[in-house]
Amino acid sequence: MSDNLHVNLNCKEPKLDVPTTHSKPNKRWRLAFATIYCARVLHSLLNEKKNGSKLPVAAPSFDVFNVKPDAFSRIDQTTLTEIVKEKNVDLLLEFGGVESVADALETDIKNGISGAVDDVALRQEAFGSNTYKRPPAKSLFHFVVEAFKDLTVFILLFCATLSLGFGIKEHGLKEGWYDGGSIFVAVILVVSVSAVSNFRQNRQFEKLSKVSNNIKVDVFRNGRRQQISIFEIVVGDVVGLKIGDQVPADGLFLDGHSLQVDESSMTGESDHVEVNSSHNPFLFSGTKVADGYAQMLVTSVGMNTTWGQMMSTISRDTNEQTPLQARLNKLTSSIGKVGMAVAFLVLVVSLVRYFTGNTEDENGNREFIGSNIKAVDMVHSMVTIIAAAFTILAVAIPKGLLLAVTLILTYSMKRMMADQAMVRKLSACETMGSATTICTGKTGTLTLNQMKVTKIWLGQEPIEVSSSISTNLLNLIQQGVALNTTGSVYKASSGSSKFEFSGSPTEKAILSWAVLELDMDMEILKQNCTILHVEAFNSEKKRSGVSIRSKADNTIHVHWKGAAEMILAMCSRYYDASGSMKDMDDDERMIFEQIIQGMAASSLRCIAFAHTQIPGEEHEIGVGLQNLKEHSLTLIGLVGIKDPCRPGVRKAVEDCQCAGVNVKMITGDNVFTARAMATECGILRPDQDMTSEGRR
Ligand SMILES: Nc1ncnc2c1ncn2[C@@H]1O[C@H](COP(=O)(O)OP(=O)(O)OP(=O)(O)O)[C@@H](O)[C@H]1O
Ligand SMILES: [Ca+2]
Repeated sequence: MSDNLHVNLNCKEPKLDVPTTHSKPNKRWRLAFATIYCARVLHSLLNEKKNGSKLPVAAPSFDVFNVKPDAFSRIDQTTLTEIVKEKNVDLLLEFGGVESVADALETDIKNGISGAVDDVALRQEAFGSNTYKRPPAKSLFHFVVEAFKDLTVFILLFCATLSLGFGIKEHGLKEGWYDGGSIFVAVILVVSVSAVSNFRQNRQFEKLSKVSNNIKVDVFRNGRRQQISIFEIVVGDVVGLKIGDQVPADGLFLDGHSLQVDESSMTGESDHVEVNSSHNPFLFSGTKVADGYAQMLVTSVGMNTTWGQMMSTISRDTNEQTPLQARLNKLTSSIGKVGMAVAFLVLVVSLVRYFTGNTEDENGNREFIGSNIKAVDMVHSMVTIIAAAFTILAVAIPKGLLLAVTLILTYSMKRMMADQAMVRKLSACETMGSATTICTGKTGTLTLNQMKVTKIWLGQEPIEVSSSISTNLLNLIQQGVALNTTGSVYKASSGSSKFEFSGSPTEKAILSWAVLELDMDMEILKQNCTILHVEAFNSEKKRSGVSIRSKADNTIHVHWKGAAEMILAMCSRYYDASGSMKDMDDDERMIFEQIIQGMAASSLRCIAFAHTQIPGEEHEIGVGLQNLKEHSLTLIGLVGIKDPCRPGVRKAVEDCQCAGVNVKMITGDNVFTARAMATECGILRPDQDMTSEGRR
């Protein structure tokens, strides 16, 4: 606390920088200020009395206080960490539960933190920011040392030294340095090129991992659901989690349904852990949401999380070799070994020839003449022989080959980066080069990911104007859309009628259709019902369901929404266009199937809504609480969602096919939608049949 208090003794100006609001901490500051001020006045009085002067009259001297309100005084990081990291339920209860923690962090459970700049800054100051300390980046010097640590470089250096020495000895300084010097130059060239290219590759990698780690996270700030960078998350934030998301920080479960978390990255356990408010409300950064959805309250960020501590100790080595480099290295060392053998053989043969007197000097005289030979001549001959052997060795090692490959790969990586293709590893370029098949997702990759409801069928009639929908159907659709969703709608309170939709593309499309065309008010619908049980969407079941209790008449309803063929199979009745319920016989089921196929064939994603009301007595025995009724439902209607093909996809697919690369599309969508889309993108020719393993 004392850090926040700056007493300026010299300032005579009557100025008080104490906040004037009367919140609890501020009151305390005012009290502290008054006490200190009184003490100082008394003290000065005492002093002046001692000095024999009169009592001071008017204009007392004020001191400047730069007092910050003491935020988050009710909880500190240690307590938060203790609760979450240790999974300490008792401590949490002692504190008063998740709500009390949120309260102490000045977070509104529904609307999140205010998100104002100073609020965020205050939180960052108090609890840190969500960034991890990384091991320091390696310097160029490190890579130079690494490059020198190569056996071939050592041998070359050795050869160069010997060659230089012998050369100078034999031919004098002026001409004798050529051989050795050129090997030195080659070594320096090799070392500097590989050090610089490794260094740059490493730096590139650091930069890229910064980009790819910067994932977007859904948070609620000031009641608005928005996407912010994971690094901007602060303690107190309310984060929205859905299936497939990575938990961005440590925290507590606030609200949600059937949340299952994959903690294998932390614990190694492959089983999914259920997270709920009663038994296990703890969420850890780095884990993944395997099922369900939830809102979490962030309690620790960055280095205060377990994940942060783990990350700071791991350094990734980027110097691994590509498969080609590894094979070339092997080849180089084999060649080197052969070179060494040959050099050794040459050395032995030359020595034998020399000592047996079979060699002659430039003048045709025998070089070795027994014990009469001059020592200088003999050393000279030895030097020539050894130098020849080392020259063979130096020449035999194909250092340039590796260098050339590294250079080519680095160059191709740079070119791919220029095309906005992220290359984390050199080996990826090589692997990409040998790819024969590309498997691509549909939504967002081949399509624009701008889904829009373009077709509506109620009963067996297409609906053109949504105003013609009968009231009871309209109510059911609105209920089904608003309550059975993981997306959300935000309307800016300040007059402008612009809505913001968030959630998965499919959810966004349905929500914006319901809000903009059916005048749905999500808030009111949510207030009128209590959600009893939720079955979250997953790609396997292709549907999501919810059971609700209407507050008006206490009736229980189950709503389902999902892939049309899945939902149709669960229905035994349907509402016709006028809103009256009818039984669905086999013929009518066929008609519905044809409607779905027809929509799919025009590359629409087909979503169906179904509903049933649970009679009171059934609900008494627990139907709709643990699992939702999933048969004998009534079909409400079908919507077709259009997601246009990305421009340029056809050309890209064509280019791939010309290069001999097979393109396959992977999607969870209806077979007919998939077929229509694939044909539109040029993956499938109109006359071509889909392979059976292509179906799911
Ligand atoms: N939020 C949702 N609620 C209900 N049903 C959905 C939802 N999202 C998708 N579906 C249905 O489930 C099916 C599978 O969706 P999913 O998102 O798993 O497909 P995918 O494998 O990701 O394929 P794609 O790449 O085309 O999106 C969709 O065809 C759609 O009919
Ligand atoms: Ca999808």
